[in-house]
Amino acid sequence: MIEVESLRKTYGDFPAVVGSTFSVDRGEIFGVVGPNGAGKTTTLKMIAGLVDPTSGTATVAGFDASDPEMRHSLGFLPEESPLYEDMTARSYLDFFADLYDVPDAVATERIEDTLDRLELDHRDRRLGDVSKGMKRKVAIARSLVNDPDVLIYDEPASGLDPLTTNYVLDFVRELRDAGKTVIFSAHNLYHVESVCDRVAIMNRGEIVARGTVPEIRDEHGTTDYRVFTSVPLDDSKQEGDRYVVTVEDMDAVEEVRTRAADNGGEVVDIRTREPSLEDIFLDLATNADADPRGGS
Ligand SMILES: Nc1ncnc2c1ncn2[C@@H]1O[C@H](COP(=O)(O)OP(=O)(O)OP(=O)(O)O)[C@@H](O)[C@H]1O
Repeated sequence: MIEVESLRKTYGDFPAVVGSTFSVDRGEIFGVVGPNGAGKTTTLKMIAGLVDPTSGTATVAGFDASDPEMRHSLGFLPEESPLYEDMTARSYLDFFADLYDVPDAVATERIEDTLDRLELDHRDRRLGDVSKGMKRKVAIARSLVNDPDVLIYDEPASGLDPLTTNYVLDFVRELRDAGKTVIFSAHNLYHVESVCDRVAIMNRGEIVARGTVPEIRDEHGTTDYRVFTSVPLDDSKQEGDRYVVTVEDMDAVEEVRTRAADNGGEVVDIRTREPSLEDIFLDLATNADADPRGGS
């Protein structure tokens, strides 16, 4: 549904995105994560046809990102989505439905239905007077007025309280279950891990890992072993009446066993701990090769 091939964007001499390649299947939620300045927004805007790539291609539902026809298949939610503060949610969404040539009767039903699903109250209150969470919901509703197959959401839950964040993430899942294809960017790796079918991790303009979370874990993660001992060791932490040392391989487990015995104790339990996406991300970001863009 989305095909991205060697996509690259250079601002002056500065390569903001250095050759991304990935595809997103129909009915999939694909997450793009990475630290500030990694190139997430630039990538999403190139797919949405809002930024021209320096080289490479992006296609959405078979249309090149630069093809005006593509906009019928696409709903884009920008990271910052200033709304017309004097309009109400209803009039604002009617206005956008008009821009997309949605027939009035269809628009009214679609807008009411979307606002119901988003549990948006105060539909006739000035947008300038509603909460940040409500504004975000209205912006999400705007992305759906043309009933697109593909949704590109830049930081959909940015700046929202935990309750509204969960609401928005659940809504993204509902969209996927209704057959939409969703690509979204986020800083919060837990959100991405809990919602996305597949993920691309970006760092300094390039994709450094890509796949399902278990695939990324297999390729880039290391399993930790938490070794519990009956006696304290130099590097152990107390947990209840036991002590724990975290190590990365079986040789190190044996070494802890020897040290415990030398101190008159023993190993009483060993547990494995799978790395979270956040652990892997921090590892990749910390151990990244020199910045391909030549700076920080
Ligand atoms: N119009 C522009 N002109 C010059 N540089 C730009 C422009 N847009 C983005 N950049 C630079 O390109 C890099 C990538 O920016 P981008 O906004 O894509 O990152 P991001 O991963 O979305 O970051 P954030 O998480 O902070 O939103 C940054 O260093 C940014 O300063």
